[in-house]
Amino acid sequence: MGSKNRDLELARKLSRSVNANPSRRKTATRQGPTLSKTKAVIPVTSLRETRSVKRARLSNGSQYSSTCTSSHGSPHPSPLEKVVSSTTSPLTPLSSSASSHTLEKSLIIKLRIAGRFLALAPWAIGHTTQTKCQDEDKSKSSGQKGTEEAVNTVQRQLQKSDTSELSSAIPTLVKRGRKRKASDELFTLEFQFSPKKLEDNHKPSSKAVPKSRIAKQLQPYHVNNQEGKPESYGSPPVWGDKRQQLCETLPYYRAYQSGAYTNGGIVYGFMVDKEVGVRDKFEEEVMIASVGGGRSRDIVSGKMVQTLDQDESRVAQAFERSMKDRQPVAVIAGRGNVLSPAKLPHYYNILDWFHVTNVWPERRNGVTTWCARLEKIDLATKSWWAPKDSPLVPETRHYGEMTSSASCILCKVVSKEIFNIGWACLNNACKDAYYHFAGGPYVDSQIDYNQDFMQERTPFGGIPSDPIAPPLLTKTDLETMGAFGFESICKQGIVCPECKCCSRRIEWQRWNCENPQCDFTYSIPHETIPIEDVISRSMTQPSKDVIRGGIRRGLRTLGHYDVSEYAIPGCEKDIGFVLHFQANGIINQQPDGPNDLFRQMQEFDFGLKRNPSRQKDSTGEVLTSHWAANWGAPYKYGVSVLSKGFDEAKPVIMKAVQRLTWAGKHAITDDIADFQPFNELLSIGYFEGTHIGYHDDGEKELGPTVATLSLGAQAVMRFRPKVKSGLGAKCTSGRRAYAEKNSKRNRDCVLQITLRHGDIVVMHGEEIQKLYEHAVDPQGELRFALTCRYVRPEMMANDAEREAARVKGTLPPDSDKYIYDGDINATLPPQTTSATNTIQAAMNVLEANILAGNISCEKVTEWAGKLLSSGPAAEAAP
Ligand SMILES: O=C(O)CCC(=O)C(=O)O
Ligand SMILES: [Fe+2]
Repeated sequence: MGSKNRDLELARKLSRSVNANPSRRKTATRQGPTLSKTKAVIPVTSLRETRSVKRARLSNGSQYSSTCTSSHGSPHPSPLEKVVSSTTSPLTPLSSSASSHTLEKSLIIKLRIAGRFLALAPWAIGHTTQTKCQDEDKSKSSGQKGTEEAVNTVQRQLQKSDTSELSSAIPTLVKRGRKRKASDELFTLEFQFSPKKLEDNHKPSSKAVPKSRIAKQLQPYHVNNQEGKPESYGSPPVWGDKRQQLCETLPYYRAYQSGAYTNGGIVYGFMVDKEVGVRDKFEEEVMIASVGGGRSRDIVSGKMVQTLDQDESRVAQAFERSMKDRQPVAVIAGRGNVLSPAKLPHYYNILDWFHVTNVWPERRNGVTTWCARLEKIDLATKSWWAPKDSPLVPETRHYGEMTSSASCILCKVVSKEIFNIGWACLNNACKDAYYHFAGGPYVDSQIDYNQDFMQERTPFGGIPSDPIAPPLLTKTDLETMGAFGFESICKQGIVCPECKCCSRRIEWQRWNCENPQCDFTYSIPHETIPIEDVISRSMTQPSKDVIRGGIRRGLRTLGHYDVSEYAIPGCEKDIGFVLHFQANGIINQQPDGPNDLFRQMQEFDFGLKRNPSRQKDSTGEVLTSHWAANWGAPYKYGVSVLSKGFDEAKPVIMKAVQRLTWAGKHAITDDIADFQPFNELLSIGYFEGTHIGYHDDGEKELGPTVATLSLGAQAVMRFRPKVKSGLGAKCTSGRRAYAEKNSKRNRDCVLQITLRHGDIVVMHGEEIQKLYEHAVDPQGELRFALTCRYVRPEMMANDAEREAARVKGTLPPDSDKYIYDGDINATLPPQTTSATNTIQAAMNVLEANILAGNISCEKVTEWAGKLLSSGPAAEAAP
């Protein structure tokens, strides 16, 4: 069949189901409940529509259409039909003939498109299916871009529709697929059209579109909707301009993505920002808001939209739990919120403690949306966010329950009459839920809340809330906890006592208020942690090495180190290696060895700082988890770090450079001529609970060798192939089986090693950085990683940068005194009496426990075996 005939056939089939079905609600007769306090309601026969979705596979064999039938049997067109039937040309706007239909439900529309996506939309189905790709090269690369184009086209065409339901419908791409069939590329796009409830078996996964892909298309988050509002009565007790400031500072708000912060199924904090629902309220003492769940990021607008019914919304359950448990909930308002009664002075403003008084489901835009009503706990103090000139005590406040209730005759559940147009059952499980009002038909957008419901005030019977501004951490707090100052609690932000700005700990040594207008600064001096304390605490974490994905391990000895060598495969051949130099007691104990270096790293202020890793200077700015400072030739390692010349560096830095230079040189024995002495060192500090996520060290200006010295807590280092590494199905080597599993979702690490105090890791080979990425997770209170690289001056942007790299990266002549030889001839220094005494005391405890029968001799033998076979003990043994 030619494509034209196929179109006609398609149009004929579809026209059969295009007959309008007048809105059922107009003809529905309903008898509403008689209202009184908790009176039974007599429901009328519910006009329940029966919906059936009939899938007809169309003659061209590639699309689905669906029809829905009301209880009286007339076919009811689905949005898909309306869309498909109204099109003869891909660029024709949607026909107005569809305007008399309400959009009864969302559907998943599957498009299967051969060749390019360009200018394709649902109404183009039939024109292009199964046609051979016109431009094969473009189609191959069209993937993501073509998909976006298709989504945009769908959205644009919907907007042109003069049918309000259709023009406001939101196409959400829920799935995309790509198949190669003979010489054709087949793309499958599944759209869900909101707003309407989906047939159960059509529910798309809530993981609709992977966030990582969406992120690139997001609109700027920072919007100010406060223009023209009156000034506020007071100012917030706590505020911040960046989400991370709040999340790192406020124990009751750790939600980077969602509006509600829940922990253990309870809500502790709730943010209202620019996403505002139809009936949401933001008053002086009462908030009503949709509480989330069932939403996904709309690929076109970048906004969060309600796409799924929230039947099982976990967030709603958490609000219910908070209500039952009388848990205070801190409410935060973003400047994007249009409903605030007065101007919000900062981007994020903490309002006050509230308590949840009601949680219920309602229909908003045809989708079940869980809502919560929150009331301010402290009614004695005027809310700071009230307009400056408003009365001191709100006139619209009544203590005690005022709203009428009635019980539903069907489900017997009592519901409050929360809406202005009458009573409706609010039990989500009841067949009669969702606005079966006495008054008959209703217009969703005209429903509002009952004034009684808004004005009632409920006594809060819970435990008094913590201070909304957490107090500063003090030296005494740390002493009480036995903390040294590197524990995760010390990484938390502070609320500036002067201006109330939430301020992250950006500097290693101190907190500086992040409000540019405030110069408050605060520090608690660190205690020096003895190395054996750090080691013993971090050793309690089990860690297991992993070697797979075609990686092979060899062993050798270099200097006094046992070295594991991991050959790293590319698609066809090895592309480099990772060498793990394992330190031991002899190495660590030497003068200027790792123990000394660890202590010296704690003694000075190296200017370590956290730097923005994403969205610098915006509300979405995210600082790295770790602190860093750069020495020698400047370079940008993903995040940009200022660099001080080696001539300004403390001796500990130069000692590390010399040690790593020895390791780098000896690592690439076959290639020694290629070794470029390092001219840069990046020092990274990790507090407890901080890490460095997956990244590569493959900036274009860097040489092929990267060497890192680990000091302090042990850490797990992981490598995994990158998504676009080519270590996928294309691989032809024997590693294919692994590679095929290396899908985006299932990207396991291929190499996992445990880095202990004093260990050195050398990565060699540019391709390793291109095809793999690595991450490091320290497992204790304090760790430093000192990493050397060679920055190629010739790759710098201009003469000034080249000169800076040369000058700053030159080792000062006096650093020769730290030249390292791998401790090749080193021996264990004499044992100190204090160490011997400590061990003797531990032995006495062990012996006592054996005698008391608390520990078996087998266990002790097992421990002794482990000790003797591990490096330090083996070396220490005479
Ligand atoms: O902490 C570590 O051991 C690794 C640091 C790292 O990967 C880097 O500096 O690029
Ligand atoms: Fe790295």
